[in-house]
Amino acid sequence: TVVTNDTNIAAGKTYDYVIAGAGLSGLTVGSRLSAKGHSVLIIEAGLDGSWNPAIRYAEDRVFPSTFCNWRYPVYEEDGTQLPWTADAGACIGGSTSINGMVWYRPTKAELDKLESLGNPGWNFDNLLPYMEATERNIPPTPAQIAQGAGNEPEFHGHFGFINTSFPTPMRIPGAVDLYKQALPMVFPGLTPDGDLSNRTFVSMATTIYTIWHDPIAGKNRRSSAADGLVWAPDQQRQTLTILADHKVDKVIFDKRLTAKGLMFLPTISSISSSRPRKGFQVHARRGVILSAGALATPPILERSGIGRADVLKAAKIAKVVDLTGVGANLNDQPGTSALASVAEAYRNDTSLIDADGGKVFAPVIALIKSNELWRADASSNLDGLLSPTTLRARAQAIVKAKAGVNIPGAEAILNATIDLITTHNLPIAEFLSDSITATLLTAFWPLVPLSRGHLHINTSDPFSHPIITPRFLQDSFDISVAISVARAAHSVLSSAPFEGIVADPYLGFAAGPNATDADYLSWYKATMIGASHWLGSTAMLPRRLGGVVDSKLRVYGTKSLYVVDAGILPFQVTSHLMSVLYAVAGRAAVVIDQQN
Ligand SMILES: Cc1cc2nc3c(=O)[nH]c(=O)nc-3n(C[C@H](O)[C@H](O)[C@H](O)COP(=O)(O)OP(=O)(O)OC[C@H]3O[C@@H](n4cnc5c(N)ncnc54)[C@H](O)[C@@H]3O)c2cc1C
Repeated sequence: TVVTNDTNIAAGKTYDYVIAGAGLSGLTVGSRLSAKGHSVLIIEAGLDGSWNPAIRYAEDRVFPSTFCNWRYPVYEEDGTQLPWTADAGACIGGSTSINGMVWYRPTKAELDKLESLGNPGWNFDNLLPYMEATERNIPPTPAQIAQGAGNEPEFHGHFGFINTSFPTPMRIPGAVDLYKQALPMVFPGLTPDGDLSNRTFVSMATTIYTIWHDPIAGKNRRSSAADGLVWAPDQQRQTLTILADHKVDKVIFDKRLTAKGLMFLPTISSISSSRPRKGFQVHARRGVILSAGALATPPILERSGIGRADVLKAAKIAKVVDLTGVGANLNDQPGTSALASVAEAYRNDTSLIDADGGKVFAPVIALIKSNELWRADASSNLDGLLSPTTLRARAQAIVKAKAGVNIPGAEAILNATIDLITTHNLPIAEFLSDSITATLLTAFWPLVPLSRGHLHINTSDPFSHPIITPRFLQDSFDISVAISVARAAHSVLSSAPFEGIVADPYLGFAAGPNATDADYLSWYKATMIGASHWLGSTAMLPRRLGGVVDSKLRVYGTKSLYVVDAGILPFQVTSHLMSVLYAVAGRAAVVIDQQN
């Protein structure tokens, strides 16, 4: 595999496939297509970050990352900038170079839902072999098992390119024990301890990460897409070139709207003088694949003239395909965290408190179902989801805000999640338990939000950030989940197992134990940030429902142009994203190859 920053290696050349973005999806697709003998060029806007300890070692992670992070500004609908940024990886490996490394599998029901939305072939059984082929699970040692590591080998792959394991040493095992006692007290019925990839029986577990222990460094190495697919000696390819530090501007089409290549420019970091004006071209024989991520692929499409007509017009871009789904249906989970100060006597107890906390994040994860969150009130809360009238109202609100294309499309997408919650009892909240200096910290979020946002360019300048409007907590269901899970977080930190250990379970929460729902909501809105599981903005759906790509990953209205990244998932999944996305990209390579 050739990795270079040299423009001349690609300018004016022709490859079988050219790919925008060397993140999780671009590297997976590129590696697989080149393994088939195709010549592949991947253009990556960021640099090689593998030298940086903050990328290389889980212990040295910085959160939010100051390196290899686009830190896109995010906005309210009225244009006011929000106080947080949308994080997304900006180096080879993409977001897997800066992410939280949490690994577990999705449920069968949610992947099957992809197919029932009108995407033949995209179901759990077809994706499972790719999930297995991704992972090389390193089983826990007896010492790790004694400290709470659950491992069921049948729910893991063992010969793949991404290492998954428990950290060495295990983090805060004392706090993990307490959380595992306390969580089922607050969420009765929460399935105890085990391996979270066994989603039929387990919904609370010690977390497995995409890491492996490097005995020479004495640290846990991040197993990013770059580590697994670019630098690994057994994954080298004769026909794969990665051009780093160059930004893809737009797609080149011929008169019949067949994608013929990409226009790209050196990024600002690679040139000493002013911003480059001159773009370069690279040509593709078989296809062009956009894998810049849910926040960067829509801007490439829009700069190429594919998108909503009014957006293109405002950005002074000639329309090529009127495709209203581009940049709509944006989804992420709104997260925040509750803090509890730890009593003086326990502040130096390293089995409870990790002064470096938050780097190998969340040693316990619990996925909370509606009956566990709301107990006796669960069915009345869910009833509101089942009425066709409220479904229509939800869809209308999304379409009115231009976060959805049309009512049938918005209804179909919402219904997918609603059915997963009501019929399949999928979890609706995630609870991540951790500690930082002198403090127990639990982060949480509505796991499958119904609210939708959008992102669009407002200029043709490829170096300008898009306008990202997350529209978190717009739907009443998301608000109910957010308030309930925030309240429950304080209940966990106030529960019997923490008595005497916690000094103040309401640290930094002024409204305290008598907080009203309104107090919780305003606190949630003031403190929330995206969980960084952005998806949906180039949804794989039938075109009449607002889809951007079809089930063969072809961009509607064009030929030989594909999208493969988080943007194609129309609704949020309950397993963070990596396990799903590696599988989707693995299968995408086969689907694309079969067409050419
Ligand atoms: C902070 C953070 C924490 C996360 N934690 C977890 C977790 O614990 N577990 C989990 O499963 N998932 C997690 N995720 C999510 C997961 O990492 C992402 O969903 C996944 O990496 C997305 O893959 P992708 O291929 O869509 O995009 P990415 O992996 O982000 O790759 C996109 C690539 O395209 C490049 N690019 C962008 N624009 C251009 C352009 N114009 N030209 C050329 N290149 C371009 C980017 O620099 C990037 O390298 C997290 C993400 C973040 C950001």
